[in-house]
Amino acid sequence: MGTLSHAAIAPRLAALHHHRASHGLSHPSSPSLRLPASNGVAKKSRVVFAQSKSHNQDIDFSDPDWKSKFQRDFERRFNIPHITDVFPESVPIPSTFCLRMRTPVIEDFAGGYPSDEEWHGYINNNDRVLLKTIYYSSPTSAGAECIDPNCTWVEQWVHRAGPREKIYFKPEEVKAAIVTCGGLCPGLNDVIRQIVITLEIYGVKKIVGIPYGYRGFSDKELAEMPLSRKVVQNVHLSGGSLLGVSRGGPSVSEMVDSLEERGINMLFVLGGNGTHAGADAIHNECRKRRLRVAVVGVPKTIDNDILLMDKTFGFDTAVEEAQRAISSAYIEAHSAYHGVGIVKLMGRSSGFIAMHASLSSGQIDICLIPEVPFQMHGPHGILHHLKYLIQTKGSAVVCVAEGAGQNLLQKTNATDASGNVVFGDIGVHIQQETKKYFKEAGVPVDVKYIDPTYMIRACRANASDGILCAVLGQNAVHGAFAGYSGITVGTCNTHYVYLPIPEVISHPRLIDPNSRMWHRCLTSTGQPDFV
Ligand SMILES: Nc1ncnc2c1ncn2[C@@H]1O[C@H](COP(=O)(O)OP(=O)(O)O)[C@@H](O)[C@H]1O
Ligand SMILES: O=P(O)(O)OC[C@H]1O[C@](O)(COP(=O)(O)O)[C@@H](O)[C@@H]1O
Ligand SMILES: [Mg+2]
Repeated sequence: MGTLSHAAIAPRLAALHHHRASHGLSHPSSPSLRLPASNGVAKKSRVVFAQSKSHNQDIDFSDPDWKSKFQRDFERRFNIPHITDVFPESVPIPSTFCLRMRTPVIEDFAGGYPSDEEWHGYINNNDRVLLKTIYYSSPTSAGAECIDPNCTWVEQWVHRAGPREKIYFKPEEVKAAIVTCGGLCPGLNDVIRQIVITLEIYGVKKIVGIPYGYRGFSDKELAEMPLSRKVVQNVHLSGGSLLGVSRGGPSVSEMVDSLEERGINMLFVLGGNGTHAGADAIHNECRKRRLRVAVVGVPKTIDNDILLMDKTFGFDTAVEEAQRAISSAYIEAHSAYHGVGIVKLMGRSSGFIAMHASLSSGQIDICLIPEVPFQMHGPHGILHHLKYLIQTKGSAVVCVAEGAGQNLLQKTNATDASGNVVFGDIGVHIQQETKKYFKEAGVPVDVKYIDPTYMIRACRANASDGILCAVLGQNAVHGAFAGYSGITVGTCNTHYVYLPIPEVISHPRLIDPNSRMWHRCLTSTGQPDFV
């Protein structure tokens, strides 16, 4: 297990393109997979720089200038759109965000803005964060992400997030709106809370929540929810979203009509891949209509499948909460005569929750993720290995990501309101096949299946996610006031950054089966190759 064959990549790419098609994402790109070095690394690299294969394919590495050309192209791609791109005449004002605050005066801005003292807590617009920090000396290093066949070191800088000295919106002219879309994720309320608190510190008075995701823009029955520090003070103490969530919804132009009607000029969009595609479309439509609106995303995906980021909020909590399900499955399996426990965890395209939860628990014998194909039957199949585990250990526990092994199931041909493909239940399939197999083999087994999906998703954020949400929420507001739009916030190598939306949603982030983390998971479970 380590290198990746073409045969192994093909079904994953197919699944990925299927996923992409269902989201209507326009630019098919490669997942974070790496082809083996032996696979012809001669002229143009077949070794794939994790997130940018499509960009590397056009590079002529015999050109002595390729590196600086790549870096120029990278800088262009990661440039973050700014209000002045469309409104060059915009004049910034000194920031009203001040950490050395005074007790607010009763009359709004009576004595001018509160922050005219010298304060050095600001970020400089030219500050940058290094996106990749490992120097791989060879493309054969585990998890190597190379641009060229020699794995040349190329610095890739992205924009640092944080408050700027100059801002492009006067707080008293701002009407800010927050919307939460897609499925639930621990931490949504934490992010909403921090956005509201930070907006108020800038001096914004008009803050509203759009109810039930994008649907709230068009459904006349749904009134916008006024938000203030008082309203959001304790919302992070419970899971879910104060504003509600939904899938599907109105067209982009309807949403921008609604923004215009409501006078919203700052929009904070909390959601995953689909939501961000919507946010970027809203940003572009606003530009087309010459509306002075800042659209800023905060990536929300429990699956942790957004490109370029260390992790997304809610993921840690999900991994932690999954321990309860895994532990129950283990206890059931361990206490039964020939017990088999199966736990299905979330992960539509990528198995991050399953991999991390398995590694963390130390109780999993078989971890199955969408990125790594497997067979149920045959001498290398799951069932054969389960028999071996029952014979040698007396029990076994399987952790499977919901998107794993979909090729083994009949297609549902159904999609949800957002166009996401509805998957068959791989957990039920493994349960049924296990029962059948052992019955035919004349070996008694006691199979228990646990699907904790919604219990995990509905949790409140744990402490580490609480911090992540706070930083992301605050940075989203700093980004909007700094005049950026069409951006999202994230964490890269523990630093906080602004990224242009298209770069993070070109495809879902996947586990590289040649990464050290997957290898560590395999070391921990001790599972063999199932192909
Ligand atoms: N390609 C797209 N362009 C515009 N809006 C989209 C796109 N894909 C999804 N959406 C909208 O984004 C919202 C959330 O999408 P969904 O896929 O359900 O969740 P997530 O954002 O978590 O991926 C839905 O309201 C959906 O209509
Ligand atoms: O039942 P629902 O609400 O459609 O949600 C199921 C999906 O939600 C997720 O947890 C996360 O999906 P989103 O990021 O699109 O919200 C997936 O893992 C899962 O497929
Ligand atoms: Mg999605």
